[in-house]
Amino acid sequence: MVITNAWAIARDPSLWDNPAEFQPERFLNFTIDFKGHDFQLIPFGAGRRGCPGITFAMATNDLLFTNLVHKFDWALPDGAKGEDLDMTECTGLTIHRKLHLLAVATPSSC
Ligand code: HEM
Repeated sequence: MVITNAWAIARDPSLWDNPAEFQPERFLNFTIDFKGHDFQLIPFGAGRRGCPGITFAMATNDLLFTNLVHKFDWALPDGAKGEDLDMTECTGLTIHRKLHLLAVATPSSC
């Protein structure tokens, strides 16, 4: 079995500026194809065994996340700041946070 190390690709400084920094704006006016044609960003894999659910996933992701951001104000519990988050990772088939992310959603007034 061959497993592509997408984690390492996503943190490769020869491909990304400041790869460890959360900069969602880096994806504005973005020309890289994330559907498996440009190997520097492959959230859905690539090639023959790439994710067949990509179209469905992108449509539902847009609906879900735009609604969550539009309808709620988000904060960390007890006034914590982003820099207080423990971002320790756990290994496994995929890499995920060791500690669950707790977020407080307050319905927004608009
Ligand atoms: C944000 C949502 C999703 C992400 C990030 C995602 C990501 C992936 C990735 C990385 C793979 C492995 C590709 C590879 O080995 O090259 C995969 C495979 C697969 N995905 Fe998704 N996926 C998502 C949603 C979905 C949805 C909504 C469906 C079905 C409705 C789906 C069905 C599948 C199936 C059946 C495979 C196995 C394909 C195969 O082995 O031939 N995925 N997905």
